[in-house]
Amino acid sequence: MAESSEVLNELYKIILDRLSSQREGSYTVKLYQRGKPYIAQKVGEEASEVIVASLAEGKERLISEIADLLYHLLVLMAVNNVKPEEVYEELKRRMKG
Ligand SMILES: N=c1c2ncn([C@@H]3O[C@H](COP(=O)(O)OP(=O)(O)OP(=O)(O)O)[C@@H](O)[C@H]3O)c2ncn1[C@@H]1O[C@H](COP(=O)(O)O)[C@@H](O)[C@H]1O
Repeated sequence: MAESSEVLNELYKIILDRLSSQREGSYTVKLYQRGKPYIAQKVGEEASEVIVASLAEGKERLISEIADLLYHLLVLMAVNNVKPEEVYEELKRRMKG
């Protein structure tokens, strides 16, 4: 099992693996088959669910919605060939000590 700090990288690798193997029954593959506009729409929906949970639902629900959003965001990154390291680099570049 990945260290906490490595979870997003690990999940991204699993997503890439699902996309290259086209594994049957994979939700990631189902998203991919529906196309980029659908994946982008899902990210929007999941972000809305995070907003609602943060304002009107408990912490447990909020954590679950954030996890859904992060997963869909990683799928969106994968289909657009954006690697987590590239996002980390951008965040580091902006980071003020
Ligand atoms: N982390 C996730 C993850 N988070 C959320 N989801 C799925 O995202 C969907 C969100 O629910 P929604 O109600 O919005 O969508 P839905 O009604 O199920 O489906 P839609 O038809 O609306 O797209 C659920 O089906 C969840 O199972 C995820 N599906 C997969 N993963 C991980 O991704 C990896 C690859 O999974 P597979 O591609 O399924 O093998 C594995 O490590 C999984 O654990």
